[in-house]
Amino acid sequence: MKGVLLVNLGSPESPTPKDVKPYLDEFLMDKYVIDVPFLLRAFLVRGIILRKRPEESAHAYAKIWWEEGSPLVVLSERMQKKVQPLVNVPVALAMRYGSMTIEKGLQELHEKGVTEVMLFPLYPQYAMASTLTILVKAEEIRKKKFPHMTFTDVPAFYNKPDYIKNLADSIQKHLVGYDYDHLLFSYHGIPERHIRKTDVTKSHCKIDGSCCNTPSAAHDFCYRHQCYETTKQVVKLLGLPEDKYSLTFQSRLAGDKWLEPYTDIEIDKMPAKGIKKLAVVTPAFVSDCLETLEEIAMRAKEDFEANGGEEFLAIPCLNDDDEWCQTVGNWINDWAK
Ligand SMILES: C=CC1=C(C)c2cc3[nH]c(cc4nc(cc5[nH]c(cc1n2)c(C)c5CCC(=O)O)C(CCC(=O)O)=C4C)c(C)c3C=C
Ligand SMILES: [Fe+2]
Ligand SMILES: [Fe+2]
Repeated sequence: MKGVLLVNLGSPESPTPKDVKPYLDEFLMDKYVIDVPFLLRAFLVRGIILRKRPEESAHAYAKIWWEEGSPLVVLSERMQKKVQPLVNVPVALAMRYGSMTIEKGLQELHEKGVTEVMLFPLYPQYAMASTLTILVKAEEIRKKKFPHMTFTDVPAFYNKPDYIKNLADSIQKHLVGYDYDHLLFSYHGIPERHIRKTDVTKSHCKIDGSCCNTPSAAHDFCYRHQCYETTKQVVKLLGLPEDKYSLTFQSRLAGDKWLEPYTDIEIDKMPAKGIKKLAVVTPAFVSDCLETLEEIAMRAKEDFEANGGEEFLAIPCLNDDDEWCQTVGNWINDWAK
């Protein structure tokens, strides 16, 4: 019997330092996130980052937390609940970090008699720190606990026409009546090193002005290419001229060189360039989360206004948008038939 496991990132149990600390420890000690040898990773994460960050992150989480829980988790659950009636196979939801583990998700499917699993990372663009870590973790658990199961991995859907249409339609819907000067596509950043590591050709990704536009087998696993491609296809559907939009990367951690340009720096410069009414969309995330609700909708908005910006619109993620849930349902039905 077939079944689906949707997997998102996960959140702490509550917006308190006590719960944020173990969550960040699990997240940042993942070798696909901080990809350095174990001892150095433990020193960086436990010796440096986790000294202050749990307090700061808990404060940020507290600002966006809902009565039902973490927005990311609640919105992912709403999506799963909307998709389930659209398909004839069981659909479970798990998180890569935190208490809603991949193991529990597979167990739930196993108890329903599922042996063939569609493993569905909820990330439009492929990255080692998001997609790959889910696939590796799920495979580890499968081998140990559910060796009779088989997996079909859902590839990054950054350029799938129905996803692009859902995203473009959602952006358009949220822009109705908003006479914006500029639309910013802000994607979660990653260290440049991650792009080179996942370059299957080991020679293509130069992280320059041309590599991501030059056809290559590397692009199936190039986060940067996939962010540019999602943007390119969405702006084509929206009919936006070149000077009306741009692409940046947000949420960097100190230390490494991350993908540029940086969202916060570019937003600060916009009002001086005449951009007074800004809309920001965050297509690396399927569900709204800390990085969209706090970093963009609160902090980036404040910074934009402090630098002379007048109006700021944070466009919600696809979340449990009806058309998007139908698209996911269609992909599942195509696979399950
Ligand atoms: C697009 C998917 C994501 C990639 C790629 C990614 C890479 C990445 N993230 C960090 C560090 C942090 N990210 C944090 C939050 C966070 N990250 C994603 C998604 C991707 N991360 C999401 C959806 C969220 C929000 C989770 C939520 O509960 O709402 C955080 C925690 C918050 C904070 O303290 O700022 C950290 C830390 C790294 C280092 C990385 C790639 C190397
Ligand atoms: Fe992140
Ligand atoms: Fe590239």
